[in-house]
Amino acid sequence: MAKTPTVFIDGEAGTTGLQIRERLAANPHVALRSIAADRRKDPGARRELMEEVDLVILCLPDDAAKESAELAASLGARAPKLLDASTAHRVDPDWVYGLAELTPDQPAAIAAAQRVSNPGCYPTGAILMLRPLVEAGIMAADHPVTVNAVSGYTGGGKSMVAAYEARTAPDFEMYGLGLHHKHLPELQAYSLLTRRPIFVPAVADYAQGMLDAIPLHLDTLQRKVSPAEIETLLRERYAGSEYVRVVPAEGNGKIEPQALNGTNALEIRVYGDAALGQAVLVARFDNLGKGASGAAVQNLGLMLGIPVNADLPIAAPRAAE
Ligand SMILES: NC(=O)C1=CN([C@@H]2O[C@H](COP(=O)(O)OP(=O)(O)OC[C@H]3O[C@@H](n4cnc5c(N)ncnc54)[C@H](OP(=O)(O)O)[C@@H]3O)[C@@H](O)[C@H]2O)C=CC1
Ligand SMILES: CC(=O)N[C@@H](CCC(=O)OP(=O)(O)O)C(=O)O
Repeated sequence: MAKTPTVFIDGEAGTTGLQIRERLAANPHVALRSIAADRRKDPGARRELMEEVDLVILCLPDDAAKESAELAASLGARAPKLLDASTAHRVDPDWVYGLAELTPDQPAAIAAAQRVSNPGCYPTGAILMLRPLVEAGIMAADHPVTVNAVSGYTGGGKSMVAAYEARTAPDFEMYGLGLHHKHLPELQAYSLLTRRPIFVPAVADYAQGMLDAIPLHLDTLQRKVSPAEIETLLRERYAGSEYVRVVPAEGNGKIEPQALNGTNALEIRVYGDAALGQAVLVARFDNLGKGASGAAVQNLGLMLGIPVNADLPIAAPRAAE
């Protein structure tokens, strides 16, 4: 019988690491290896464990993730496969972008890669809505795109969770208004846009769940289409996808962000009015699911060639609208 692949989650006590652990704990096809808590930041101990395992998931701040990638590289031919949840390597040409639904070829590229970078939460939804429009020639590559988004506070990791739990953070806050949010490079690159999008994220007083919204004046598109035609294009693009689905835009023009929490699912809706020539594309997903740990487990399954459950074992989706 083939040996069960071994995995080390570097940063397993963090927000993303814990959720990956929870998704993998009951999986008989993978064996998790841990480091003693008091040695978890010791480069020597991390390097030793890296040498023993088949795959390392980096759930660390960017600088620590770069350090870990260097530790792994120093092992040469004994280096494990790497899956990085941080922002550090997402537009690095030596790493494969771990968004399996990016193109029909992307799952095979992820499966064959030695180093995969897990996408940022906000770009995940936005890229999946924008790229098919650019590829189809509906949206020009230099279209002036705006992405508005809202996240639950777990998106900010342990320090933001602590601030919200201590009630010292605002109930709602827009940010990124300096226009240099760290997700912009990957959002632009993998949407195939030549013009830098404007990205306006917000965070609110709820734990998890995300919405990405892209408003469109349809007469400014390269090819004139109705909201229904955009919906059809996206539906055909993701037909057969296990996790991404295009659903009718019902709900009186309202949508809340938490309905998919605990799952690796992502829903796309096209709101619009053909007579007005306007549309708003909306993606809903769990920032800790398809936006982070669910996507990481999906990628791990591809990289190790094993069956995985990318949802939490007991997903508890909230009632929707
Ligand atoms: N939260 C989210 O929704 C998403 C997060 N990410 C990314 O994933 C990565 C982890 O984020 P998140 O889980 O939210 O962050 P957290 O702050 O919740 O967790 C980070 C973990 O890394 C540990 N750590 C920090 N420095 C080191 C080091 N030098 N060596 C070993 N361990 C270290 C921390 O230890 P300690 O407990 O001592 O602080 C902590 O346990 C980040 O790069 C983040 O940007 C990606 C997608 C979504
Ligand atoms: C609410 C909040 O602060 N969210 C984080 C993004 C979380 C995330 O996805 O971080 P990665 O880039 O590592 O993927 C932020 O905007 O910086």
